[in-house]
Amino acid sequence: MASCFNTTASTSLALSSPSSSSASVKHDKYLSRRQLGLPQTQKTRFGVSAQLRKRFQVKSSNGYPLSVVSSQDGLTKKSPTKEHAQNGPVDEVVHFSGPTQTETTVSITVVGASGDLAKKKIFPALFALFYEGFLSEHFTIFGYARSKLTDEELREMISRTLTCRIDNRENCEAKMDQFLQRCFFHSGQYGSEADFMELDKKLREKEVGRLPNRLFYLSIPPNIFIDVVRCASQSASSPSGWTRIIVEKPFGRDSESSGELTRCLKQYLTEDQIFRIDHYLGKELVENLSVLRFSNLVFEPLWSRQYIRNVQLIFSEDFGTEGRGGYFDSYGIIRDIMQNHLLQILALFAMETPVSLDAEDIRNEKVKVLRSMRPLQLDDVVVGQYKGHTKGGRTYPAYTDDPTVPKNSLTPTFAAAALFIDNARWDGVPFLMKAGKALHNKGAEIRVQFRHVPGNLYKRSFGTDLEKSTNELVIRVQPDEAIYLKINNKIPGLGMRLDRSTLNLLYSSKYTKEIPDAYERLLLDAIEGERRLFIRSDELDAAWALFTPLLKELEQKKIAPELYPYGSRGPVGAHYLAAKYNVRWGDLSS
Ligand SMILES: NC(=O)C1=CN([C@@H]2O[C@H](COP(=O)(O)OP(=O)(O)OC[C@H]3O[C@@H](n4cnc5c(N)ncnc54)[C@H](OP(=O)(O)O)[C@@H]3O)[C@@H](O)[C@H]2O)C=CC1
Ligand SMILES: O=C1O[C@H](COP(=O)(O)O)[C@@H](O)[C@H](O)[C@H]1O
Repeated sequence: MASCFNTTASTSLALSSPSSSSASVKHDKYLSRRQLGLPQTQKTRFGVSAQLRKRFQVKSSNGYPLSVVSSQDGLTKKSPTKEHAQNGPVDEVVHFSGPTQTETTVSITVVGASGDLAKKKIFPALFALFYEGFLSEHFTIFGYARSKLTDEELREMISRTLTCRIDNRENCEAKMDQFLQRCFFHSGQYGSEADFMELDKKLREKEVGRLPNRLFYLSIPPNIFIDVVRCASQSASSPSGWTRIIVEKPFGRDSESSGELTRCLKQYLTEDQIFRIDHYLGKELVENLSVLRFSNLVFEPLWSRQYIRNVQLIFSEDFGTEGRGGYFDSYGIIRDIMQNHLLQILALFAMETPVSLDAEDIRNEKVKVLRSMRPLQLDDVVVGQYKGHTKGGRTYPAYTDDPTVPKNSLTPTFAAAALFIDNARWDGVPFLMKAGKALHNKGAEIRVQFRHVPGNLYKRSFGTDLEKSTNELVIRVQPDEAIYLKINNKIPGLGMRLDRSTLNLLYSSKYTKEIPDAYERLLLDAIEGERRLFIRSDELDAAWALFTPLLKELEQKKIAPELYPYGSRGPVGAHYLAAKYNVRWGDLSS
C-alpha cells in the first residue's frame, strides 16, 4: 500500500481522544438548543447544560454518558458505527475518566492561520459566533503557522478583517477586544510532532480544570494535510474530550487521489472525527432547500420528471482567479466548483425523502442519488477559458496573464455540463450545470423549469413565445437571497391578455436579521458535532466517480477550452449544449 504523502509516522489507529462519536450529541434524538429554538446560553454551547442533559438524556453516540470519554491510554473497544460497518472496524480507545469534569472548554486551532482563508473567513466567522453568544464561556483560539508571529501580531492581523456586521452592533469594539484576548499564536512546522507537542502544552494551560475538546481547522494547502493530521492526532489531540478536524477542499483531484487522502486520514482519525467542509452547504438558501421541499405540500408532489423539464445549477463570478492562479491551474473550474458545490446542491435537490433529519439519513440519501447518476460524457460538456478584454478604457487580463499560470494552460475557467440521474424520479431530466469565472455577473442559483401545461387553454394569449409561459422556480443562493416563482396571470382589464409575474420571497425584505456567513454555521456545527452539512467519505467517492473519467479524458485529449472575453457571458458552446436538450439557460438577473 502506498505511503501517505510525505509522512513517515506509523499507521497506528491510536487516537488520543475519543472519536467525536463518543462525545457528540445525536441530533435527531438529542436536539441542541439551536435546533430546539431555545435561546443560547453561553455556558451550554459545547458541553450540554445540566438542564438540557436532564431533559433529553444526552448521551454520546456510542451510548455512553458524556462524562465517559476516551483517551489514548484507555481501554480499547470496537466501535460499531455505520461508517465503521462500511469501512471495516476501527479501534477506538475508550477511557472511563469518571464523572468529574463537568465544565467543558473548546480549543479551536486554525492551522494555516497566516493564510487567505483564515483571515478572510475563519477568524471573522469565529468572531461572529462569539459576538452572538454561540461560543462557550470557556474557549481558546490558536493560530498555527510557520510564520513567526507573536500573539499580539496575530491579533493585529485578525482585527483587520473582523467586522461588526451583526445587526446588533452594540459594544462591538469591546466584544472584539474580548475576542482577541482569547486568540493566541503558535509558530511551528506542519510536519513537526515536537511543535505540536508545544502547542499541546499551551492548550493544556488554557484548558486546565475543564473537559477539553479540540477542533483543528486545516486551512492549508492539501499536500500538507496528512502531516498536520498525523501531528495533531498524535501530539495535540484532546487527552479526555473530543478531537475533530475540519478539512478544506480540495479532497484530491480524482477518484484515486481522493481515495488515497481518505485512506491516509483514516490512519489517524475515525470518519466521525473528519469534517470535510463544502462551504456551499452552509449557505442559508442551500440549507433551506430541504425545508422548501419537505415542509411545503405544493412542491414535493411536483418534484419529478412528471412536472420538471430541467434543472439548472448556475455559478458565476465576475472576477478571475486573481491571486489564486497557482492553486487553480492544477484544479480548474470543474473540480473547483462543479464536483463539489454544484453537485452537493444537486444531491440535496434530487435526493429522496430521508428517513429523518439525522446526518446519516440525509447523507445516505445523497449517496444514493449520486450513485444513480451517469458519469459525465465529453459530448455533454463545454469548457472555456477567459481571455483578456478591454472595455470602457479598462483592460482585463487573460487567465494565462497570471504569472503563476503557464502560458499554454488548458485549464478551464468555465464549464457547462448536462448530467442525468437514472432513477425513477428523474429519468430523462437534464440537470444542467454552468460555472465560470470572469463572467459578466456574480451569483449562484438553482432554476427549476417546469413542463408546459398540457392543452393550455390560454395558448393564444401568450403571444409567440410559449416557452416563456412555463412556470419557473428560482432559488437564488446569492447575492440577494431569494426564492421566487414565475407564474402566469391575467393582465387586469376587459381583454384577455396574460402576463408573467413573480411571487417573490426576497430575504432582505422579509427578514431584518442579516444572514450568517456559511463558515459561521459550519464552524458551529463542527463544534456541536453535527455532521449533516459535512461530506462523508462515500459521498465523496460517489462524486469523484462521476467526474473522474471526464477529467481524465479532457486532460489526455488535451481538449482546448473555448476562449471567452473577460466579463462576457461565457462561451457560446454552452448555449448549444443547452439547446441539445431543448433547454434555454435562465438568466441570473431575471
Ligand atoms: N482562499 C479561499 O478563498 C479558499 C481556500 N480554500 C482552501 O482552504 C485552504 C487554505 O486556503 P488559503 O488560505 O487560500 O491558502 P494559502 O495559500 O493562503 O495557505 C495558507 C497558509 O499555509 C501555509 N502554506 C502555504 N503554502 C505552503 C506550502 N507550500 N507548504 C507549507 N505551507 C504552506 C502558509 O502559512 P505559513 O507560511 O505561515 O506557514 C499560508 O499562509 C486550501 O486547502 C484551499 O484550497 C477553499 C475554499 C476557498
Ligand atoms: O470554493 C470556492 O468558492 C469560491 C466562491 O465562494 P463564494 O462563497 O464566494 O461564492 C470560489 O471563488 C473559489 O474559487 C472556490 O475555491
